[in-house]
Amino acid sequence: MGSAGDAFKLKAHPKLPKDKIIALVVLDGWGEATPDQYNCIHVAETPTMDSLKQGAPDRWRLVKAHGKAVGLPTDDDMGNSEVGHNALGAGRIYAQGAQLVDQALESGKIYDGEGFNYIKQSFATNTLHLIGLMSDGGVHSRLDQVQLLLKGAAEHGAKKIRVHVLTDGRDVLDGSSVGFAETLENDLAKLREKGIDAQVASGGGRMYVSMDRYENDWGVIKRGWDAQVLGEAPHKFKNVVEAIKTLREEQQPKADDQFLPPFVIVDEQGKAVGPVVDGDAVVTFNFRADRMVMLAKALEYEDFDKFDRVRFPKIRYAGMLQYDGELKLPSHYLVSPPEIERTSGEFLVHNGVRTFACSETVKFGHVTFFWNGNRSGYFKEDMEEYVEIPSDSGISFNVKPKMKALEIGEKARDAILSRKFHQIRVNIPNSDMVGHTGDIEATVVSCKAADEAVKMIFDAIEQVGGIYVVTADHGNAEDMVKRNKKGEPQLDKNGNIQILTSHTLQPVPIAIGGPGLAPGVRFRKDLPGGGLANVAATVMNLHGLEAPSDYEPSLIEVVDN
Ligand SMILES: O=C(O)[C@H](O)COP(=O)(O)O
Ligand SMILES: [Mn+2]
Ligand SMILES: [Mn+2]
Repeated sequence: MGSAGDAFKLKAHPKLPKDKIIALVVLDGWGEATPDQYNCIHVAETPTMDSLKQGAPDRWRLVKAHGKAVGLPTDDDMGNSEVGHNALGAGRIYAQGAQLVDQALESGKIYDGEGFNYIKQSFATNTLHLIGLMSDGGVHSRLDQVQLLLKGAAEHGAKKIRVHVLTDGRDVLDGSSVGFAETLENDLAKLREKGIDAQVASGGGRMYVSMDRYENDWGVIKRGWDAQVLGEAPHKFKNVVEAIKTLREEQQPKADDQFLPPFVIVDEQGKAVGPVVDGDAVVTFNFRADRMVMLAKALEYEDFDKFDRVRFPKIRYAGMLQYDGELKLPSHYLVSPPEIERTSGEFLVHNGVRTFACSETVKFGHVTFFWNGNRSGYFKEDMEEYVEIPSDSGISFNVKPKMKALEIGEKARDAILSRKFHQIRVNIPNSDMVGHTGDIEATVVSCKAADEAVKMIFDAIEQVGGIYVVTADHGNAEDMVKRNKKGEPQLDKNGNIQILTSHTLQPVPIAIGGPGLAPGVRFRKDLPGGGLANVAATVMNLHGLEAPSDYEPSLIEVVDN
């Protein structure tokens, strides 16, 4: 009888040795683009990352990090951390949440599923609440899916619907939330014409209300809870468009879409139109997991001590997807998530590869939870150590653009020098987190800090005779301006350039090196279309192992010198 681990045994690589110490560095939001003044990576002093380019084509190349290469519906979809780290860790391309929800809506299967049937039981007597990110960013949610869901829910018996919106400005241009709110209002008006009592009930900016992640700041979830569930917020308006316009103009200090304060919509008597009460149904319509897990816990867990909920209504709650496969959270969901199994992390621990993973809070789950296929916890506790460095909370990261890069570098260095681990995996968040603020100067500083952290890790790898693999999960800081079809910066109606706070469609670099890298190792020339999903097999090879046959092929070959 074999043990459970036997199913994970991998063959030894015919040419590459085991037991090398490998640093696997993911620079978050670090793409490759035209070197101009809006390319913060180009503008910043980044000698370490720059020097790697000289290794091209054998030890430096580009890989795809967006669209179909990472399981998104189309090649117009920019990459993001969830799909990027899923692909990096799983070594295969899965149809991701965005696509699965599209399919379920198009076929109508979403309305036959367990999740919808569960919430439907509330429709005859109670309200259906939809909570989520209102944009067409396609990273956490998409407004066209919400529009279909509204229509479908009405057709399937929902009589009273309340939408709780979170404004974006991070995956889409700042200021675009007004247009999305108008679109939504139009749809709700059409439902009202059909006799359905449908309205927006509350709102707030995603980074200030409801969409925190990895437990960095429960205050964010509480602000959302107060507005959405209790119907209480510092700002009250008659409708959502007026709310967003007014708050954008009048809020001091100035608030953009990402940081709008919470508001509720009130009736003529000043009463909130849509608090959540016993018997109601609630759907969180984001398909992406990380920024919904905390809210899902607040909505679902009877035992909960993260903040005072004041009231804990008995509701029927479903996520658009199940957000955490290990916690089975939430227990009801409208669409089944991608079944990401047999990830590289699980294989490696069953093949003697001791693993260390580290980032700061805001990206900690990227190199653990996302890396392991949206699964929290360890595969084998005695083989793994995950270290989280607390992030600053309650600030926008342009204020502290170095973030915890050097602390991450130090932790990785110590783990490398301890020689206790074979794989030291880190995510360095700076170029992404500061890129999202749209502050070009701060983003330049952030890229420099990330480069310094990489240097610390390389120095340690040098000392232990190890190998490094450096890559990124998608682009961001390499292009900070919205461009027209010719690639020129696009101007708004006042003649100002339109700052791009979002990710990009750019490819990302991957570089290999270090004293432990066998001399004959080089990137293959026959995989020009390679993407992030090819990295897992590559890393397995460098650990001296053959990758499973269903993994996307390794990017490297070993030639006799
Ligand atoms: O959640 C976010 O911060 C953005 O929507 C996407 O950024 P990420 O994919 O890099 O986390
Ligand atoms: Mn990312
Ligand atoms: Mn990002």
